[in-house]
Amino acid sequence: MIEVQNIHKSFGDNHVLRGIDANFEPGKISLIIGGSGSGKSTLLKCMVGLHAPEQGKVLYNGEDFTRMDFETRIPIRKEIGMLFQNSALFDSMTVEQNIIFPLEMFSDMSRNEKIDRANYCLERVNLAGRNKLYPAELSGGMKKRVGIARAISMSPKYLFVDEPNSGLDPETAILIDELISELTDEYQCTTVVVTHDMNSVMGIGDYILFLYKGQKWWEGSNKEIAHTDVEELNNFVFASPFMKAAKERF
Ligand SMILES: Nc1ncnc2c1ncn2[C@@H]1O[C@H](COP(=O)(O)OP(=O)(O)OP(=O)(O)O)[C@@H](O)[C@H]1O
Repeated sequence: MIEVQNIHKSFGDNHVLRGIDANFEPGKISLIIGGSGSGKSTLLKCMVGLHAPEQGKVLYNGEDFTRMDFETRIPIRKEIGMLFQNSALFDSMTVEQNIIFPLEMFSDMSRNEKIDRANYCLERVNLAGRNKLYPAELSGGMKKRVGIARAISMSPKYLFVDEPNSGLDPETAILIDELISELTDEYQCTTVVVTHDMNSVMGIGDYILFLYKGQKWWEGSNKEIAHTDVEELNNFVFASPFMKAAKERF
């Protein structure tokens, strides 16, 4: 369980997050949605410690991560898997080396155990046998899947994913969503996804946090979102004629 309490974050005069409160539960997929520049990635980065909020707390199972120093954070960091927006693979490393990287940093596994784990993770993302390829040899969807394989290499308790579907065709985007869903079930991890993808919102959003003007404007499930009368949320989620028509059918 991750609790975010009264998070404020500014960049100079730009007060991006203005007191965000939210709870992210284990075994569920939580989505952070909102317009471009609304602060979604900033919130995610505050949660994983890449940004320091000026005010507020991020609690991991009740422990205040924001107040911890580098050393004290290590046990929690080991439990965090993260897929960055552009997959952020190391170009000079093979697929296998990319996946093993967190294990080299944080585990005391033997060489063979690491390779076994990399093979298992590659199977999970349907890329068995692609160990020796380099990122430049992969499609966008394959890169995302290698990024996910790396994110799960340490069997995470917390999985953070920034824009998993960006740049993917609709079919591959759905496969990635299904994979995130399966992994959340398998590891019973607290999964937090930043997304613009309305298919994901309707398909996998157990909990949805809508940011607007730096605030939590709405929260609820994908079942509830179709019936909300919050104008800003409706304008955002059901902006396209297709989504508007789909809403009528819910
Ligand atoms: N490192 C930074 N330095 C200065 N300003 C930043 C930094 N990171 C983000 N911002 C600003 O914070 C605001 C929110 O950015 P953020 O990336 O969190 O938005 P977002 O909702 O994820 O947007 P998008 O959907 O376009 O990715 C923007 O105005 C952005 O310019």
